[in-house]
Amino acid sequence: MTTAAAPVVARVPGSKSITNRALLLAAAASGASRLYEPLVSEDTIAFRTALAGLGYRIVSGPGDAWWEVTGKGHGPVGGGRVWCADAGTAARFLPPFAATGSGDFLFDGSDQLRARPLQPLADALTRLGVSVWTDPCGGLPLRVAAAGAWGGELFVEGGLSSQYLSGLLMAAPLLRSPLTVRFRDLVSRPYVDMTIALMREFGAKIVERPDGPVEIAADGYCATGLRVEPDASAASYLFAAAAVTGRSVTVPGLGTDSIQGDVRFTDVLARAGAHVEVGEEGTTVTGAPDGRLRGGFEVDMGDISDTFMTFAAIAPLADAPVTVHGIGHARLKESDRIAAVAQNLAGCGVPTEVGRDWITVHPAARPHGARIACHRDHRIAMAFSVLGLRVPGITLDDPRCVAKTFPGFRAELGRLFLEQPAPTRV
Ligand SMILES: O=C(O)C1=C[C@@H](OP(=O)(O)O)[C@@H](O)[C@H](O)C1
Ligand SMILES: C=C(OP(=O)(O)O)C(=O)O
Repeated sequence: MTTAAAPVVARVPGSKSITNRALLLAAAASGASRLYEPLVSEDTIAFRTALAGLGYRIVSGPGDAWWEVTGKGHGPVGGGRVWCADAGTAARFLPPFAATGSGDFLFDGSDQLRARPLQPLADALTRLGVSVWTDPCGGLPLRVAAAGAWGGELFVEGGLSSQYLSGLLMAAPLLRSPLTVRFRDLVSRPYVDMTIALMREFGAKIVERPDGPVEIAADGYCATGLRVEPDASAASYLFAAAAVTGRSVTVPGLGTDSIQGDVRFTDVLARAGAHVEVGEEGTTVTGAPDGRLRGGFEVDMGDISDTFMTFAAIAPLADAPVTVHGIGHARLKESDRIAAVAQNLAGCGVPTEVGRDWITVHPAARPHGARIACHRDHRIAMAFSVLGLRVPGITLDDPRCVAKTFPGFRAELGRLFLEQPAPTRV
């Protein structure tokens, strides 16, 4: 194994969460907005295609260097069918947006997305006076009969996902009167902070009360230009790879000003013994010599649960057990992520213990290769590919599922850490 030399510079694609929020906010604003360096992946193409189907004009610059959205200053008109594919953000952000327009909208998505809960969003829309029907299981398909909605006071349940609250907040400036939102048990809080930060970029007037409620004026949005940051969740795999190989990786554009909570994944790597430098221009992670990892601690990753698998997958390489908690909502994503991590670690000969919202990973003297069951979950595929840098014989049953958020993942991991492409062949 090589020791740390000059940092290599990683090419991390744009943030999914910023791209999809910015697409919606740009459609809701009056006039043309440009998004520079958007993420081009299955989730953002799904979101863009859905908005185009709702009547918003979106064009691409050369090589997708930018996307330009011509907003209408109001929600969609005329109804229609909206395909959300696998994208949770589409299923949770677009129905509240449609509710501010007019017409009958039917949202649907893949079987994987149909299995994910939507009831708290449907309940909140109903409380706003919107006519909503969900599948009896509480998910997609979901129908919204929109006729322009009024604001007022709204309570949102936040324990299963923060995306319901983000979707409702982004719709609020298009309501006919101001909205005050209260919420409780909110998971993934940094994503709501990102929502509010981006709404402000598009001119929304928002007051956050110290005791919790958020007040949003019904004053619409202004078009703007926005550079999309590199995706912090995608960067977690390359930072983890640096940690387990003793190398040094820099991600430019992901620095102290980032609006993504998942940048805090590097705090977890620092506790495990990696050296982390966060500056204005970017973040560099340098692994300890020989990729040694320190264990023997517990960490709450409830705010940054998309990165818990990145850490859990490399945790068997640590010198003592680690416990990750606060991650019950990660059972409701592309897969039951706690179960998927435990299953695949067991396949590699690594003992784990799991509870409703936690996992303990024990050190393994000699983890062995295995065929990883990805469950069509991009993050399971990427997390175990990092373990594959240290454990020979790790293969994936579905390497293509990374296209949901990081189509070039395998090439980038291979470029930075291997002479050959990463060990993700079937
Ligand atoms: O708002 C967002 O962009 C996201 C919120 C998080 O979901 P939850 O709020 O369901 O945890 C995260 O897991 C997802 O990848 C993106
Ligand atoms: C949970 C995820 O995606 P989403 O909820 O946006 O489908 C993810 O990207 O890890």
